[in-house]
Amino acid sequence: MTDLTDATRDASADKTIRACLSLDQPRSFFLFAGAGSGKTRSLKDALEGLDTETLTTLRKHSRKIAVITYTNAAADEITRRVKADPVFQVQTIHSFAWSLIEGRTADIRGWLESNLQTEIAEIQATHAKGRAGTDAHDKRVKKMASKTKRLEDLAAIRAFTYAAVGDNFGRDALQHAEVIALAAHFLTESETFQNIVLARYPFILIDESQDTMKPLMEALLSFEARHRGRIALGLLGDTMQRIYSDGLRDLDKRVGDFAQPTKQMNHRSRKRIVDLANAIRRDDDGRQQRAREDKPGGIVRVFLAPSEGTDRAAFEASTRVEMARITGDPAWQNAEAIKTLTIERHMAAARLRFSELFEPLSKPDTLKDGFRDGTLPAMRLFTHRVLPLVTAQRNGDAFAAMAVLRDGSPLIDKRGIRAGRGGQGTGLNAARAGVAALMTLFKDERDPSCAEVLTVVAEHRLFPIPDQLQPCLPDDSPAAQYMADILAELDLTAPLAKPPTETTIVEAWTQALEAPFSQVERYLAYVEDRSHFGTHQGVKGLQFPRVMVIADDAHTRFKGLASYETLFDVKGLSPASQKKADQGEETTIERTRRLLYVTCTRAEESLALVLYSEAPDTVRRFLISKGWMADEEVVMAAADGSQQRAALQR
Ligand SMILES: Nc1ncnc2c1ncn2[C@@H]1O[C@H](COP(=O)(O)OP(=O)(O)OP(=O)(O)O)[C@@H](O)[C@H]1O
Repeated sequence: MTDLTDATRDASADKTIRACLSLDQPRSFFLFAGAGSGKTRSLKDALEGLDTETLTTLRKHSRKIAVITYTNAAADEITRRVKADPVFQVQTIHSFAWSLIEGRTADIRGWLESNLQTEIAEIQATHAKGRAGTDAHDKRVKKMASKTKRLEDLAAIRAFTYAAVGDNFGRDALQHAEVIALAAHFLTESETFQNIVLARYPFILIDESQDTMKPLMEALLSFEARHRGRIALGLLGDTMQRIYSDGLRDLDKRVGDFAQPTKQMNHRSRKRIVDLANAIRRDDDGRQQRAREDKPGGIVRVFLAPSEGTDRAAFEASTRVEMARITGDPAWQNAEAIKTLTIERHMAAARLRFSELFEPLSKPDTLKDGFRDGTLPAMRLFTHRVLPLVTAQRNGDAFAAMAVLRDGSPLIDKRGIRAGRGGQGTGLNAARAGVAALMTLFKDERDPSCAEVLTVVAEHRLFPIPDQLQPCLPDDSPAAQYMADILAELDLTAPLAKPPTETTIVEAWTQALEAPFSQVERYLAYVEDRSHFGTHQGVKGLQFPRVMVIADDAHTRFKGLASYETLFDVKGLSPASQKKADQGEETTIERTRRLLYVTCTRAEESLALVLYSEAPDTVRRFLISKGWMADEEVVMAAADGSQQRAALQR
């Protein structure tokens, strides 16, 4: 028998996967293993390791390997690993679903028609029973009207549109959930569709499959069962890391006929962190991992503070100092070198100081997705036009400033340049004057409001003003009028043809525009993932040397998401949740435990859990009695800032 080392202990899993990916005898597999066990690495290795013969055969028959990742960043990383070879179709589940259904206009129309009819009938039934004069009543009326309008418009749609990232506006647009439901529907109901998918993909591999939307996962499983032996469905993931309720809860029980390779190692984290992960998991499925011998040690600390009266910023700063002392790693003193995880974005926004921008724009349904992922067109005026221009000016980089203007300003429009010297000169002079006026706002370290910036941009026609922001300019302002004329002349937009912007959106923007412009930069860093903050949900698959997890129920708005107080025994389950638990349904305890598992297992070297609680002593007792923490690993702080340092040094 060969000696097993940490590096080779789980090698048989990769061997099994390799055997499954055979064109002659494809076999489905299910690789479920803990955090940091190298699932994503196995996926990449499996793709890279495919033999030339297989790849040549695939190319010859225009077949592809579908690789589905959870995020665009993960898709980019895998695409890089396979050197962008087009035989690998690497994308997120939404893009994949859309690639399956795109162009099937008649079928989509048919599905939408019957779906809308059902939805309208359901709302009508509720409506008939409901009371008039309530909010819910008015909402139902609005919903029925908009669904009926959509139904009427269906016949005129020539092609449906969809963008996997951001919001989908307009009559022809499909929503994210619809694209998933449509793909699931065709995959289950249409034999022709199934045959097309079979012909196109011999292997469909899904990373983080515990969070793949239920309807599509159900459809893929039944599709696989029906065509077993003709396709390999490869699922990689970890039920303990399911963080959305969308995922199929009992996925591990649905794959009895799949090959099921296993892994024991955690290659990511030091031993102390692996031990904590094992302890957290003990009350769930009990699966345990082994740390690498070359990764001993590691540091974990819990910092407990009362939720009421604690100055979060001061407390978190003091925990960083303390972590630097305990770990001997000075980088803990530098907030930028730590990944700080909060459960909701608004907590990160508050800590990164862009709440004035964040709060209003993250509320309206039609804005929030685009705002949160950085694709909202009106926001991009600030992030992708004004900000780079201001930055270039501040750096004295005339070349960069010109590039921004050339890219987006109607003053330096290509047409203007083509118009000859006169036109170009005039445009350039106007642009210079506009930039000068803009920079005056920032004189003497001033931090103007976004509204001030917008006014100058509009007045000087520096950039087109997106539709959503038009109502925020005073109606009678010459700037608004001039802008409209210019844009119409340039045919850049047709403002009158567009429906008026909803009042909620105008209100949100009016409020957000009061934010200081400096918040735009911090917002951008956050949405582009360049900040040192992340959400519990957003860091799946990632890893960082130092992690700080913040648990703060008192500041968590969506109470259904998680409750650390319930997990740590400070609060009991509500009677309704208890009833659900008795019926075998998932409770907030399991949900929170899984989130905690995901966040803690992102840490490679050291981990600080910052917990705000109504009853810190109870939390402490819980952590110690469960064996999650040793006595000396729990640091209690007093609410009074003056005592904090003393408490921390105890
Ligand atoms: N066999 C191995 N030998 C050495 N390092 C490995 C091995 N497998 C994985 N790693 C490393 O361990 C880390 C975690 O791997 P990976 O991200 O693939 O794990 P994962 O199971 O997908 O994690 P998670 O479920 O937590 O997202 C990475 O840094 C990876 O390079």
